[in-house]
Amino acid sequence: MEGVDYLSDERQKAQFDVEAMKVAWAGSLQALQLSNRMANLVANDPAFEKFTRPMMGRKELLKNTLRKAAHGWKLIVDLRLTEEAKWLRLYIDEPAYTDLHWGMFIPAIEGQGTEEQKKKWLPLAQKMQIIGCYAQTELGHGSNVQGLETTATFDPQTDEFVIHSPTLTSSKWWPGGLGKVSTHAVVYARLIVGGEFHGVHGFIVQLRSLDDHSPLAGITVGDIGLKFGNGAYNTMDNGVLRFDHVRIPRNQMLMRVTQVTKEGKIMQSNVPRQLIYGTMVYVRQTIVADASKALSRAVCIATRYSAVRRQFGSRDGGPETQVIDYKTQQSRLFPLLASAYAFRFVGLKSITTTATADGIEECRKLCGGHGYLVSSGLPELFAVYIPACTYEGDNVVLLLQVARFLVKTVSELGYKKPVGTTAYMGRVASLMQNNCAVQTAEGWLNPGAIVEAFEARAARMAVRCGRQLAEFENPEEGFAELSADLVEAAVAHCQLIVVSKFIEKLQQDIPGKGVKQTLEMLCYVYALFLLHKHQGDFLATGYLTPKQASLANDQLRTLYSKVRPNAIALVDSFNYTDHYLGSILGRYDGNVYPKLYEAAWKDPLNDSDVVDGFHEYVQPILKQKLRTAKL
Ligand SMILES: Cc1cc2nc3c(=O)[nH]c(=O)nc-3n(C[C@H](O)[C@H](O)[C@H](O)COP(=O)(O)OP(=O)(O)OC[C@H]3O[C@@H](n4cnc5c(N)ncnc54)[C@H](O)[C@@H]3O)c2cc1C
Repeated sequence: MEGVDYLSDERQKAQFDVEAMKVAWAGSLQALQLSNRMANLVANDPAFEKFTRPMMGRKELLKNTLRKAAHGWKLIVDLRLTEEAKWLRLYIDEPAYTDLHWGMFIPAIEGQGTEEQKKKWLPLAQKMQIIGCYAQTELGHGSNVQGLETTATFDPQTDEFVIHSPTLTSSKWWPGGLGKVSTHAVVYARLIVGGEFHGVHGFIVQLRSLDDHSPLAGITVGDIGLKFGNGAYNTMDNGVLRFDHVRIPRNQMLMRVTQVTKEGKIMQSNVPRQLIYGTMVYVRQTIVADASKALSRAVCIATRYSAVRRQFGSRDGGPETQVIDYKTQQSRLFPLLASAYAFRFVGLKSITTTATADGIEECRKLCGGHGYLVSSGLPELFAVYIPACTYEGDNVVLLLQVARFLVKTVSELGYKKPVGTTAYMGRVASLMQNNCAVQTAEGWLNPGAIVEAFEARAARMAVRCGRQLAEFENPEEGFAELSADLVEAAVAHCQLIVVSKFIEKLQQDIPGKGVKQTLEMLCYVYALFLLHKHQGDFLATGYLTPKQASLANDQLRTLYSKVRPNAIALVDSFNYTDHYLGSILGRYDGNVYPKLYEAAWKDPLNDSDVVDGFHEYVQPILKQKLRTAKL
């Protein structure tokens, strides 16, 4: 029945002010209002319909994406949207070339361009008179940026760079928006001046004609082909690109950090060199925000559906048990709900993206068979999200960088005071000596005890790696040999950061009845779930006794019971429209079964009762006259 809210009983159970939680989740009342306005604008515009996407062929799919992006841009211009434009693009919810144009091409110029370059290129890009992408990765190298092979050779005769792809493996491969749409790219290449290599730098290169969009001379460009899943990331034209001695003016090298003069001299400005990585950092921050968005969407779907779905447990012909009431369901779902909140307030690219990708898949399983239907919204969400573990830094490669920093910090402890995220290492002596003091399950509801447990685990794992490394004559060989343990130490450090930042966030004043208490409860769920999951680390480092680990698990069970009545209200607080969720299982009104039934009949296979191909391929089998009864 339309208009009935099948989840209203669940909504009555909430013990906190949902409207105030929406503000806490959005960050501010203004952010909530702006995002709400954009979400509804998209949801109510039929041009942004997305349910038919997984059934489209590639060409139709890409054309459809181009149409949506054009319609989105028209809205941005007509309604003079400024800050809200990013929300509009988010709620259109379709990976497109515009993500790279706004998310990487423009930030690369802003971060790495000189004032003059910014003055020339940014207005063109911001008015979309040119469309750009970010061309770093090649067929042969991604993580190892210093291994890129594309060359940019300075020619002082003409005051130009010659961009060239010397090998097959130097072909640019993966950049989003490159395949079919971009007119320009920031291309990363080896700078060669006077026959010498001077590092990898970014260059603005025009790829296609601004009149007829054909590739310019010397440029071979196309799409790299279908990717994982139906619809999903196939709305993006990830591309391949080769250069055959393409000439660009000298002033198209991004020169904020390193300059090449007319005479071929290399100059370094005193702008910090890290700037060159500024774009990556910016993008990683966005990716972390995306982790909480993607995980919260999956959790919203799985939580609402778990309240609708009933299996077993009927007594005297009464209703069966809601699957959300099973402890096993709670122990899988509620830590993900808590993680979505944790990642909203803090995050680190490597651990949040991995947890989110795994979490979306877990949500699919939590929805049983129906979770496997595309109309659950989960397969597409999973397919679109999982490459976040790879792009902008493979997670393992990033964790190895963290590990390198950790063992360096450990080796310098005697004479250098650690600061920032490793400040806790300054108390390494006490963290190595003192053990956990918790005596009861309630004793775990103590932020100090939790932070200290995570600090002790991280410090002890880093120190152990440091000691093992010291036994190797060649530190690099040692690092390679111990790299799997080093990654575990890095994960422990990153989890400590997320836990302690979440706790720090709760020191602030958070208005609204019960909002702060509810967030505290989620914070305990997040921390104690991690402690339970990784109890091997906590026990092996000797910080916890098995009894204390078991008390933490007892407390976790109690917390799940406290989360239960608030579960639906907690996912309502994400404030997602049904359009953005894109899931029949996650519908706000819980009206799942009639809508699933209706959707099945919309599948093109059901256009006719007798399927295409029946007469050619099935009927002859049915009508065959075999001589033998048995085969
Ligand atoms: C959907 C998608 C969109 C993308 N968009 C863009 C884009 O717009 N622009 C762009 O330039 N690029 C883009 N990329 C490319 C992306 O940035 C790279 O794929 C990514 O950086 C990983 O590099 P790789 O492919 O070389 O992986 P590899 O480094 O080859 O990884 C393969 C395996 O080797 C392991 N490994 C690598 N190095 C080490 C090491 N030192 N120690 C231990 N293990 C190691 C990794 O953990 C991984 O398991 C995109 C990729 C995808 C999937």
